[in-house]
Amino acid sequence: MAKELKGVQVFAPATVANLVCGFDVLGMALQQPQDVMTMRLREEPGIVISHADGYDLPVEPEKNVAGASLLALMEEYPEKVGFELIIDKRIKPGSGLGSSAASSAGAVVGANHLLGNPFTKEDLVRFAMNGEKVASGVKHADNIAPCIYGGVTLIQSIFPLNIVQLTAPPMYVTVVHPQIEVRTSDARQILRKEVQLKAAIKQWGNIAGLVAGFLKNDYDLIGRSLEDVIIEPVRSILIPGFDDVKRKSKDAGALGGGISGSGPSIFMLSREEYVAKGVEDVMIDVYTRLGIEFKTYVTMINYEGAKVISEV
Ligand SMILES: Nc1ncnc2c1ncn2[C@@H]1O[C@H](COP(=O)(O)OP(=O)(O)OP(=O)(O)O)[C@@H](O)[C@H]1O
Ligand SMILES: N[C@@H](CCO)C(=O)O
Repeated sequence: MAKELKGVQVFAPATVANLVCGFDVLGMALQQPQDVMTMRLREEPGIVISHADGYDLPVEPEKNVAGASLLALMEEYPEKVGFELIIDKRIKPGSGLGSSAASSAGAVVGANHLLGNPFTKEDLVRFAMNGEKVASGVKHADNIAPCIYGGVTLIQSIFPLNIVQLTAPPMYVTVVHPQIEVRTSDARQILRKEVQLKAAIKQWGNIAGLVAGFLKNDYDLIGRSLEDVIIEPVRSILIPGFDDVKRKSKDAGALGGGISGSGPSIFMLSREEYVAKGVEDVMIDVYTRLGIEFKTYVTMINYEGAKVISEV
C-alpha cells in the first residue's frame, strides 16, 4: 500500500475587491464565507486536483486556478515535488466574492506549509496571481493579497509587486449574492479603456480619502469616500436591484458600499451590528420582490487571511 504523505487542511476566505473606488488596487478579507481545501504531498511530481463540491470546475492543473498557482510555485522550488488537492468550494465561482482567489491563495498557502515555509507572503501572492490570469485573463492581486495577508490591502503596484497592508477599524460587512453568474473576464471587457480627467480627479480623491479614513479610524470619511464614478456606472447595469439595495441600505444607516469585485454580489459596510442586520433585511426585501434567488451574509473583516487549520 502507498504510504500517506504529510497533509493539511486550509481555510481560505472570501474577499471584496475594489472596495468601490479602488478598482484593481484595494481589497478586504471577510470572515465568511470560506473555502476549505485538503492538500497532500505526493511521491510523484505533478498536481492531482479533485473537487468535493458540486461545481463543474476544471481539474487539469493549468486550467484550474489552484493548479496554475501551484505550477508557478513549483517552478521556483529547487526540488521536484507533487501535490494532491481536494477543493471544497463554499464560495460560489463567479460570485464576485473572490472565489478564484480563495482557491489560488489557499493552494499556495497549503503548499508553502507542506514544504516547510520556504516562501514569503509576497512570493505567495506572486504565484497566486497566475490563478487570476486563468480566471479573468489579467494578473490582478486585489483579491489575492487580502486573501493571503488578511485585513485590507492596497496594491500600490503590480509590476513590481508592492503590497501595503492597511489598518482598518472594526466594521460589519453585509453581502447579498444574487444567484446569477457574472464572469470577471466579461465584466472587465465591458469597461471603457479611457477615463475623463474630471472623473479621474474625483476617483483618486475618493481612493485617498478611503485609505486615510481606514488609517485614521474615521468612519465618516470612509462613508464619504465610498463612491465610484468610473466602474460602477458601467457594471451595475449587469446587476438587477443594485440601485435599490444601495439607496435603501444607506437610508438604513450603512456607511456605504457597492459592487463586490466584478459582481453580482453587493456589499455594504456598517459601524454597528444592528445596522448591518437592517441592511440584510433591505437586501432580502429587494431580491424577494424581484423574484431572484439570493444568499446573504452578515460578517466582519477577517484579519488573518488564508491559513492552515490542521494537519491531516
Ligand atoms: N478552483 C477554482 N475556483 C473558482 N473558479 C475557478 C477555479 N478554477 C477555475 N475557475 C474558473 O474561474 C472563473 C471564476 O472566477 P471569477 O473571477 O469569474 O469569479 P470570482 O472569483 O467569484 O469573482 P471576483 O474575482 O470578481 O471576486 C470561472 O470561469 C471558473 O471556471
Ligand atoms: N479588480 C477585479 C476584481 C474581480 O476579480 C475586477 O473588478 O475586475
